[in-house]
Amino acid sequence: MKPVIVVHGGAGRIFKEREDGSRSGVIRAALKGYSILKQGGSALDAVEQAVALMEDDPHFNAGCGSVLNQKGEVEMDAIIMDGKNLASGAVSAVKCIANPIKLARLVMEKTEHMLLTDYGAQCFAKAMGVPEIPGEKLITERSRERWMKNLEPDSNPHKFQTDLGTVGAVAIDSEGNVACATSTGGLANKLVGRVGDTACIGSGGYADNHVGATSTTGHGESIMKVVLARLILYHMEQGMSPEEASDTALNCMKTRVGGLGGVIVVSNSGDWAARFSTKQMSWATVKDDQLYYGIYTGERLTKSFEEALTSEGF
Ligand SMILES: NC(=O)C[C@H](N)C(=O)O
Repeated sequence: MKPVIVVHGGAGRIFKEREDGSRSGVIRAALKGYSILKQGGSALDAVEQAVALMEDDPHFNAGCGSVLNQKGEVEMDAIIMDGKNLASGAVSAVKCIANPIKLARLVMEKTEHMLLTDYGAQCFAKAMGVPEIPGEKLITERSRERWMKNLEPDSNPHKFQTDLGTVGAVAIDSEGNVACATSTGGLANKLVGRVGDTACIGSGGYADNHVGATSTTGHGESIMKVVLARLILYHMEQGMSPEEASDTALNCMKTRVGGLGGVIVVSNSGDWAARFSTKQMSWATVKDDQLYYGIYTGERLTKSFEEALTSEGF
C-alpha cells in the first residue's frame, strides 16, 4: 500500500496576516507525517507526530495558541484512533500540558478506558511522567487579546467563533492501516468544563480499516449533533467517494443544524479529500511523493515532496 497523509489546521476564517504561517504549519505537519510513513512507520505514529507539531505551533488553536475559556484559561480536547482494532483514546478539558494528543495516545495504550477528563486526566498525565507546564506557556498574546475583546459588552458572540483553527491528521500506512488524530483548544470564551466534538469518538474523528479515517473541525456542538466523522464513513460504506461523502455530510450539518465545518478523509484504498463549508480551511496532503495544499475553496497547489522538504528547511 502506498502511504498517504492528510492534515488540517482548522476550518473557519484565516486572517490575511496569518495565512502564510497557517499554510506553512500544515505543510510541515504533512511532511513530518509522510516522512514517518515513508520509512515504514505506522499511521498512528504519523498522525500523532503531525498533530503534535501543530500543537507546538502558535498559529493554531491547539496546544500553544489555544483559545481561552470564559475564565481566561486554556482547556484542551484531543482524540486519537487506530483503524486496525478500533481502539481510541481521548482527553478533554486538560490544562498545563504541551501535547494533549500524546496524552490521548497514552489513554488508548495504557488504560482500559477511552476518555479521561479534567482532574483525572491531569492525575493520569502525572502518573505517566508527562511534564506539567505553566498554563501561561500555552497562552499567546493574540489569544489573550481576543479573550478580552470577547468579554466587552458589545462583542458579537457569533463573530468570535469564526476563527476556529483546530488541528487534525488522517493517514494510511504501507500495511494498509488507517488512523486519525484531532486536537483543539475548543471554542473561544467557552464555559469552563465545556467538552467539544474533538474528544468524542465519531464526532471529532473516526478510523476503521474497513472504510477509512476522518478528522473534523468546525462548530463542535453541530458536529456532535450529526456525529460528523462517523457519518462520512457511513456514506463511504454506502459507496460514495471520500469527496462525495464529505460534501454530503457537511451539507447535512448545514441544513439540519445550521453548522459549518471542515473535514479531511483518507479511504482504505488511499483516496483522500479535504472539504469544508466555511470560508477557509488550511490543509495539506502528501501522496505518491507529491504535496498538495490549499486554504481557499477550490485551491489546490502542488509541489514535489523533495522540493517541499527543502523549501520548509527539513
Ligand atoms: N476549532 C474547532 O474546530 C473547534 C472544535 N471543533 C470545537 O468545537 O471544540
